Amino acid sequence: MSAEETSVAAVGPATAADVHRPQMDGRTPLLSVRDLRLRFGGVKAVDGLTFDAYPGEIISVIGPNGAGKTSAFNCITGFYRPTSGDILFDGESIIRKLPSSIVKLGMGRTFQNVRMFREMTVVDNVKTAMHARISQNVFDAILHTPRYRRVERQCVEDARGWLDFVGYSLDEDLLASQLPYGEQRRVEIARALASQPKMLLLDEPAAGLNHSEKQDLIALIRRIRDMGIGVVLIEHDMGLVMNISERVIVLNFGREIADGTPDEVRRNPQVIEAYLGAEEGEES
Ligand SMILES: Nc1ncnc2c1ncn2[C@@H]1O[C@H](COP(=O)(O)OP(=O)(O)OP(=O)(O)O)[C@@H](O)[C@H]1O
Repeated sequence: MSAEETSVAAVGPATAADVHRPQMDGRTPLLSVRDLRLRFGGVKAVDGLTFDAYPGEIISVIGPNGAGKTSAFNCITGFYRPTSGDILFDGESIIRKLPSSIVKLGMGRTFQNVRMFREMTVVDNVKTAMHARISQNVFDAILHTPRYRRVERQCVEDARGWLDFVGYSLDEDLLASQLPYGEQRRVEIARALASQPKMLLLDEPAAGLNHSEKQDLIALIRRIRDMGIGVVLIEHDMGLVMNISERVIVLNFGREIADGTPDEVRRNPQVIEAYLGAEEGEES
């Protein structure tokens, strides 16, 4: 059964009673994932995921390969429709919304494999995220009216601002396909930020980066958090995860086996077993 064929059922109670759930002193969560389930035929890709995420908080979602991390992200960002459960963003259920509508509500994301318009310039790639919000009148666009030119100038200026913010230092008129991998990653984050998200989901942002690029990424994620944006990242680099996260959620076979501070998660016997099990499996 494909994801599109799955249906939305009633919201069930939270599962995994042994999972530690931090409270944020009465603050309202920006994202609430409630007993989220996603099946692909017989495979339970996501099996009862429940968590809240807050503005200005960095959460990492970790777990062995195939644990359901990307499937969960795809449900949250509207690419997959969950089999059951609910996802509230800014108080509104988003499980039936299209990815483009979810972006407009303020959820930005990047992908495991960088997705850019390869034959467009860097600055134009970033501008595409703004056009989702700014609707230019078609006659203004055809006639290149002063209004159209003013809005376009503003978009270019804003795009440059975001490129500066992420530390992009090459020519902004290069084609995306001409960029080294690390710069593509930066530009992808600039584009996600240009949609003015309240929350940013990053799928393996450190994959393929060298040591110094990872240090830059850590600083950048902190700057994004400091702007009040909630950050949720999927990451396999444990050094980066433990360094940067306020909370870590651990998935195994679609189930949430831990939710706590990096220290709590590091000492959790179920987490240790899940990772040791994965390593043993890889060796055999
Ligand atoms: N489109 C799909 N069709 C069928 N099964 C899928 C699909 N996408 C994921 N799965 C299955 O769902 C499970 C969870 O996969 P998912 O990619 O979400 O895991 P992950 O934790 O993101 O893994 P990784 O760390 O390797 O990216 C796996 O068993 C996977 O084979």
